[in-house]
Amino acid sequence: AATNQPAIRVPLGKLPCQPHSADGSSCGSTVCAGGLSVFATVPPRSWINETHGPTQSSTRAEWPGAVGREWFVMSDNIRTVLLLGSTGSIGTQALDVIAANPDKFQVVGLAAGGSDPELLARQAQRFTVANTAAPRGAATFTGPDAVLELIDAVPADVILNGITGSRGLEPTLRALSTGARLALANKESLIAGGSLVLEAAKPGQIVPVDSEHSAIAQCLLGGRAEEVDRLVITASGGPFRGRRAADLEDVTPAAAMAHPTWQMGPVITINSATLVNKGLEVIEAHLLFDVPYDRIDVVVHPQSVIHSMVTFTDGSTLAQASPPDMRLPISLALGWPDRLADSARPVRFDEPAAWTFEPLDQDTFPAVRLAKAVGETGGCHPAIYNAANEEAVAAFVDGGVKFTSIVDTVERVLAEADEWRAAPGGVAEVLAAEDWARARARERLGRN
Ligand SMILES: NC(=O)C1=CN([C@@H]2O[C@H](COP(=O)(O)OP(=O)(O)OC[C@H]3O[C@@H](n4cnc5c(N)ncnc54)[C@H](OP(=O)(O)O)[C@@H]3O)[C@@H](O)[C@H]2O)C=CC1
Ligand SMILES: CC(=O)[C@@H](O)[C@H](O)COP(=O)(O)O
Ligand SMILES: [Mn+2]
Repeated sequence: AATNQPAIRVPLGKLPCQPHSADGSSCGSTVCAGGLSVFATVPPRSWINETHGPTQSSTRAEWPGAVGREWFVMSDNIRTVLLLGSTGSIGTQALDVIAANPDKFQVVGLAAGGSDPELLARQAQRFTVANTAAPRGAATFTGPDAVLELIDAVPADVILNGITGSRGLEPTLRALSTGARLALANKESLIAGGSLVLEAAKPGQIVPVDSEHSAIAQCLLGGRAEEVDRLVITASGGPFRGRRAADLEDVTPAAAMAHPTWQMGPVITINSATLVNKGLEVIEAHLLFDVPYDRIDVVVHPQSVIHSMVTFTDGSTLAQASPPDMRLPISLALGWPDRLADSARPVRFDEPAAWTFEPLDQDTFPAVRLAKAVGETGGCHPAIYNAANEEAVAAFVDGGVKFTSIVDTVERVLAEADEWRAAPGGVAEVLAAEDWARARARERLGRN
């Protein structure tokens, strides 16, 4: 009978029967969770009420946690999803996608930072998720390693990393080590980890969620790798498009948060205003698609409908277009390589519309030029670019630091970072470079 206990969900065929009786024998079932085996009919799901074990009688006693709980058996064509950053902009939109596709996805774990434990609990209840993680606040796994413990404890087909900031690096590496597909929104982990992340990933294991990289991945299906001439990354230009450097001295955090086309979390929104987001995306594109920096362009496209393009060697350019809505790249990353019907509203061609393109004003917004130089240098410089920026953004949002100081600070910290040019030998080295960059940035920002 149903109780107020969360349901237990078993991906059919994903849990091999383990020896679980006193004599070490196993029940031989196709689906077994340590002594409680389940027979199910598919497709696609059925509530089950039959349990058995080696003795056909004592199973419930062997695993008291199962008593009185509903069992939900999933067919093989349902993907299990571990969602990191579930309470944020990407996380909540991913849950929208999953809610609209209950026959395709099952959430098996949720992780958040702990600033809204009620929301995390509501999400767990709504999606009947038994395992949650948060560094602080109520969750199944808590403390500084909560997210890593969740990844270790709960197997999943897809892990979506929607955590913000380079604190997502260790979860990215741990997710890759499980063999799950990594749907990567947390671009900072790829930029900070660089070669470490690429070496940890099997071919095709990382599927981009970032709209531009999702667009590029889609366009790349139109030709062979050796036929790619240039990647063209579009930028909205942010809320200060068209302004000169002198006009940016006194802009407020509220003005920087007013993104013209996307509703996103605070850090990426400020990064869009400084164009640091585009700088990070150039490095992300280089790492994901192995195209040299001198063949990656940025063009300002204020409507955010063309999400990026690929120009091929024959002179053909393929573009991916859709109204700005992250549910499209999220659904593609979760379902990759399949498209999920009705993920988002398509572009309508019976309405008047203009798609425009203009060059980036690199003097007013030097963040992309700086990112390309940082990417060419490699080593820990991309991690330093990102970490110094995270500190400067926090200082700007807190008040007392000018908008223009954000990229100035990143540039100055990098100018002192010669000792960090070598490729990192391991995560500890990346974290040390980040600590160094954060300390130098805080000093420069008067935050020590
Ligand atoms: N939003 C968007 O449209 C896009 C976002 N991205 C990228 O996706 C990532 C997420 O962005 P966005 O959703 O906007 O950010 P948000 O700030 O909206 O959400 C961040 C999420 O991460 C969680 N989080 C923070 N710290 C931790 C931690 N230590 N452990 C576990 N979870 C944590 C937050 O929980 P809590 O609030 O409790 O701290 C929250 O759930 C970023 O890397 C961003 O660059 C990329 C493209 C588009
Ligand atoms: C939705 C998404 O992918 C963001 O990274 C977005 O691209 C930000 O907009 P900007 O083009 O202004 O940076
Ligand atoms: Mn993007």
